[in-house]
Amino acid sequence: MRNRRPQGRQAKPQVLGLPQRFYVDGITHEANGVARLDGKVTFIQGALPGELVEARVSKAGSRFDQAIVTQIIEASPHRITPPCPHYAECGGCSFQHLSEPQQLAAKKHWLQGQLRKVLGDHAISELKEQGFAYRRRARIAVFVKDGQLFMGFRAKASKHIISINNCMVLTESLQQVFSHLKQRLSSNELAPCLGHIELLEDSQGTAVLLRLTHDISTELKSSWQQWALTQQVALYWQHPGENQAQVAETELRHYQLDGLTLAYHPQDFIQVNASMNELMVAQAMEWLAPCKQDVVLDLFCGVGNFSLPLAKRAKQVIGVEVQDSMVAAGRKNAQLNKLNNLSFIAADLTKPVANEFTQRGITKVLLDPPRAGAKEFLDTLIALKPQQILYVSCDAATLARDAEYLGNKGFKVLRVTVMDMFPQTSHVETMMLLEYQIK
Ligand SMILES: C[S@@+](CC[C@H](N)C(=O)[O-])C[C@H]1O[C@@H](n2cnc3c(N)ncnc32)[C@H](O)[C@@H]1O
Ligand code: SF4
Repeated sequence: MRNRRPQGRQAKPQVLGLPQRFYVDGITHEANGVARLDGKVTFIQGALPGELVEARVSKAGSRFDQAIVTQIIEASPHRITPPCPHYAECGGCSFQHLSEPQQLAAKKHWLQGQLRKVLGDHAISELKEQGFAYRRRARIAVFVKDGQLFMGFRAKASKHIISINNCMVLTESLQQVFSHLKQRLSSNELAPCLGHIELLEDSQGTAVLLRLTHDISTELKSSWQQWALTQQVALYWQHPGENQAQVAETELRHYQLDGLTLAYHPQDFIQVNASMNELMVAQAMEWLAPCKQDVVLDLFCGVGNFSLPLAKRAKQVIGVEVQDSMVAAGRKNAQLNKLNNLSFIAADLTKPVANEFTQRGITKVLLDPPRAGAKEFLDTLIALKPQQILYVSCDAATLARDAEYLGNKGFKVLRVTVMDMFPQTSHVETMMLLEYQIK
């Protein structure tokens, strides 16, 4: 079917609730179609670029409107039937109605827009893996209402939990664990005592963490231990009032990466897409190219996902992380892998840090901050005068802000990749290499 812009002007969407026709000429990273009218934008949930749709304005604002598709009049050739039966309601995914190559193309296009002030002539490359069965960890809400078990995720644009039977982005082993868990919980007295469950898979196999909202009897607990044994699933309990499950050092989890073994607590941050993580870390090593002369700072380092591979190659590496448990895991990982050129510092990088790095002759910096970015640390970073900075970002807007700031201080963009870390979802993960260039 041919996509064409309708003749004449589109009617101004002033009346909430009445379906109107829109020609869609763009898409946001959150998978909302973009239509423009008299300089005002309407974001249309469920619409794709090139489509002519009928949509109902659900929210009118002074700068933009929001609308929901009621009918697709001319469909995009890239529109596909969403594979997951829960897609229409589940808030976990937002791109399943768009073919996978186009999902990444849409994210890349959006990223280009975000980075336009710093990108110059650089093209954005892509790092891609499989589109489903990639998630090695997930948190699933559990509750019982009128005797019925609900297990699932938040609904789209709502706080309600929708019940699911399977989640296709989970690894295949976790999909099986989910199915067995749901079956057992639906006829078990444990379900009303649970807040949520966490599923995990790593090189040791699968694991389930049960977060209790109420204390339970020893008998009930043992029956679940027995279930876990027969299922060959590791089981962890987080009791009421505990911030984190109590896990003995011998029961820490492990994952393999770059020929290294990384230990972590089952609730520590780890990258959820194992195969993309391998590609990402390999590319980071290639781009930053640490060598035996380099002293590298790994900021927001978690349990050492980048720090350990860096330490294999560099003269010295210092990891910085705010969570004490992850700093401890990082130190353990350095020992476990016999990397005596790797140390960890516990510090909150949003607060002024005692400038303990300046004396160390830092040559390169890798940073992988949370969505908020790293703006509070940038002046300290600039004062360290590294030759290169590798920025891994999960939020393109804060990356653009931080890269512009660094650009004004002489750090120019050399390379950028969009990484398909979370296919089907709205998340955009980016890697950017910057280099200090003396004018
Ligand atoms: C996106 S994760 C990256 C972790 C690690 N680089 C990896 O690849 O597994 C961000 C990390 O930053 C840490 N973090 C968050 N806020 C922080 C802060 N203010 N100061 C230092 N670290 C922080 C988190 O605990 C988390 O481990
Ligand atoms: S998060 Fe899982 S259940 Fe929800 S739409 Fe995506 S694949 Fe389906």
